[in-house]
Amino acid sequence: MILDVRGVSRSFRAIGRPPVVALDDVYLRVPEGDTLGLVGESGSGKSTLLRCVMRLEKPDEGEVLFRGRDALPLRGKGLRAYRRQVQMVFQDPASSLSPRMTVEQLVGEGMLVHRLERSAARRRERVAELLDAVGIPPDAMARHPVSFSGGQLQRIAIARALAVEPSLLVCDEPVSALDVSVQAQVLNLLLRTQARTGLSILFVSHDLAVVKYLCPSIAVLEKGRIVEEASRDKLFQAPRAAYTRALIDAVPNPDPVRPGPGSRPPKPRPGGNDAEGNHE
Ligand SMILES: Nc1ncnc2c1ncn2[C@@H]1O[C@H](COP(=O)(O)OP(=O)(O)OP(=O)(O)O)[C@@H](O)[C@H]1O
Repeated sequence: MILDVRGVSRSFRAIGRPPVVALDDVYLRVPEGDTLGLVGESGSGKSTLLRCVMRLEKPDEGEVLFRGRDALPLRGKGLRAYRRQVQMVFQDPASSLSPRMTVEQLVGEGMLVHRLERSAARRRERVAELLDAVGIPPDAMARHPVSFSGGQLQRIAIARALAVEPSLLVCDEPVSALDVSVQAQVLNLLLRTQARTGLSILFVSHDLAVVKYLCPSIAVLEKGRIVEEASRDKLFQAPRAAYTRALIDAVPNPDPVRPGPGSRPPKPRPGGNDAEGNHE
């Protein structure tokens, strides 16, 4: 297991108010090279869980094991190594990428911070390779985020995360802010990257259609508790929890993003590539 969340609980307390239990004894496992989807409605605790995994929030109880070692007590060098190994992609790329930096700086920053590539020329080469891998032309390097579409920015954010060669990518609603026509392109990029690099992915979304497309295993979070965890096929064919059934019933039909488990990714629309500058 690359990630093994064990018994994580987190409550928020404010004076004069009853405590809010955001996470209640949560167990989750992401196998090496695999993808786990985590779904739940707004307020179910998804972001709190990711914040605990990313070490941005301290659970009241529980462990977050990364390759068998608890990441919560890590300090200094160990924490820096963890922060390189586990990268996050956020919902809104426009606010997660500094508008003042060029694409070259944004994608190359992690290599500098983690001292992976000291030569400026080699760093530039790597940035060009990473941009190529996510379908962004190399002449984008000198440009700033403002000159890109949402889908292109999310590709740049993914290139930035991949630049430090992480083992686990934690995705927090990475396509929710994108047009439906662009969502599949970003999801296909994640699938391709995983096939190429063996990356493990924890993918959080409130959108079951998106999770169904990407994730062979899915866990369902309701009010801070995991109410069901199953393979994609099992979850959609025979959901056990009433909450899962309600989420499935809420998925619009026909699904604009995903034809269904095991099916091929959607083909690009004729003439639809240029707007996002990709080659799917
Ligand atoms: N810093 C905080 N202080 C107080 N309550 C919080 C805090 N962070 C989260 N909560 C509460 O914890 C619960 C879970 O919130 P969380 O943001 O993790 O859910 P979510 O599933 O990610 O929702 P969304 O999709 O809307 O972001 C909610 O009731 C939220 O109001």
